[in-house]
Amino acid sequence: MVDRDEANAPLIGEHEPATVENDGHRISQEHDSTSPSAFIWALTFAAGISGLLFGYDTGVISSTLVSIGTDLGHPLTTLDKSIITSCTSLGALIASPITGILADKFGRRGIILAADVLFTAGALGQTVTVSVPGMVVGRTVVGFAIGGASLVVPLYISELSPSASRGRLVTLSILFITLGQVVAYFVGYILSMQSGGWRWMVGLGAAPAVLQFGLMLVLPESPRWLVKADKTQEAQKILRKVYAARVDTIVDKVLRAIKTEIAEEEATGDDVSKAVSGNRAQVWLASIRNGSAELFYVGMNRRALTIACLLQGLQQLCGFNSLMYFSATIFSLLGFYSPTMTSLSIAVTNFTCTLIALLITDRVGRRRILLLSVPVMFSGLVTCSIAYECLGRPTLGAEPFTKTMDPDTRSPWAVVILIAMIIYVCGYAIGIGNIAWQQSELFPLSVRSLGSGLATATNWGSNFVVGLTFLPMMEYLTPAWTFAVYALVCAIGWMCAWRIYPETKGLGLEDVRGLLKDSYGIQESLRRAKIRDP
Ligand SMILES: O[C@H]1[C@H](O)[C@@H](O)[C@H](O)[C@@H](O)[C@H]1O
Repeated sequence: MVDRDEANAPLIGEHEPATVENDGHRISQEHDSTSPSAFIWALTFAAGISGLLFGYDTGVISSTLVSIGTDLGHPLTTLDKSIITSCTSLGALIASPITGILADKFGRRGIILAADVLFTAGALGQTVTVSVPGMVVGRTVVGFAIGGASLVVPLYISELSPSASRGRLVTLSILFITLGQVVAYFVGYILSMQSGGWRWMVGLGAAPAVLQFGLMLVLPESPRWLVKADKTQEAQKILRKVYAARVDTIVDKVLRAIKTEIAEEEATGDDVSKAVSGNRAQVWLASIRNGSAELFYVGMNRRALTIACLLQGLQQLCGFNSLMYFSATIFSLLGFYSPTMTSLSIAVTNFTCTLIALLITDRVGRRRILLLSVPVMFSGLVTCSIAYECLGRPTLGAEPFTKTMDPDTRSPWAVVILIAMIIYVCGYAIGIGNIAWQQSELFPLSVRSLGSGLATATNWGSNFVVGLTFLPMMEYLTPAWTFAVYALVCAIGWMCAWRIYPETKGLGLEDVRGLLKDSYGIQESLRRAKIRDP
């Protein structure tokens, strides 16, 4: 237990922190400007390998599907292709909320290690399979790994990062995803020319997983999780490495802030181990029940969950991954000579703009970037929709969408569509593509992994829906209306984000909870952002 005087003392800050009134609640204003140490960079890179695997395994499927041929016993039917593609998202959807619970029990690092084992097993399983069901099992196992890693890696990084660079470091892990997708497109392009090359494509995913497993064995657990598990001394040692520069001032204050948060949670009566008698399993189950109740019935947690799910839903329902999975198909229908090379431009734009996001997220602020970038996506999608309409219904509407255009008579509107898609991808990658993954900063420690787990499940659920509905929408609703629907999603998402997403840039993890205590805290967050960056 932390004593009350200590709990009320000023918290983290290089300087004495300013405190601001928010409807009667004193909120500590953590403005920790420590830049990341070499240790935290190394750790982010090691953890980021999961992102590389996430990107590689989701990106490689498009080339794999076109190169399998009859190697799985018969030519793949459309149903085979849909199941092979979507079982990964389904696996991730199932794994993410479960991982949210397990990450509290076994720690963040344990989950990353377990995901590596699954990444390796899934990759090897796909490499040796000779049947469609075998492929589906392999891809589902990879899906479990992706679901677990996509939840726990941003959580792990954000719990270890100094607050001033937290956004940048989480974005770095997203950069790894987009890099994985670029690598997958390249590898796919090269290996699809070899017979049986697809086995190498899917098998290669095992190598980074083995490397990361080795690295994670020597890297530490999240200090916030350690404090909660009563391992304060270990947490202190890790924080010393994270804040290499000013050990005494900052480490003690960070530790105090974490303890304060845990103490406040205990004071509000959520310490179930005291309330429930019985064996460890019963206590654990009770703590999950209690955690869920706390997530849904405590106002600030419910608000955090609403924001996180909104951002994750918007990230996927805006249709971005339909380009990731099917851009080669789209560009071949539009009559481009080299559809795979053309679709590489989508992956490279995504990567490059995520790199820009890395440089600006902590400086400009998540809310501001999001509100500026969604209109860019909207304009790209509307242009795409209009261009498809101008391309002429006889080609894509009245006739089935599956009719390929002749490259020699390709319409100039096809180029307009490509440019509009690139504009859309720029807006996506700078904003919602990575901002949604900053989700864990919204939740207090007691519900952080559970809340992040549900938000991540929203991501994968929406991803699954988009993957499954894109081609039928293109065919039955027409391409123009399909892109118009995604534009509508962006417009609705923008309005919701404007109303409920506060600016969290530079705030300590323990401070965001104060912001959401009685409302979505938009005005308060903007006021505090102004104080930090006048
Ligand atoms: O943040 C990532 C990234 O933007 C990827 O490119 C995309 O495929 C994923 O779905 C998303 O979660």
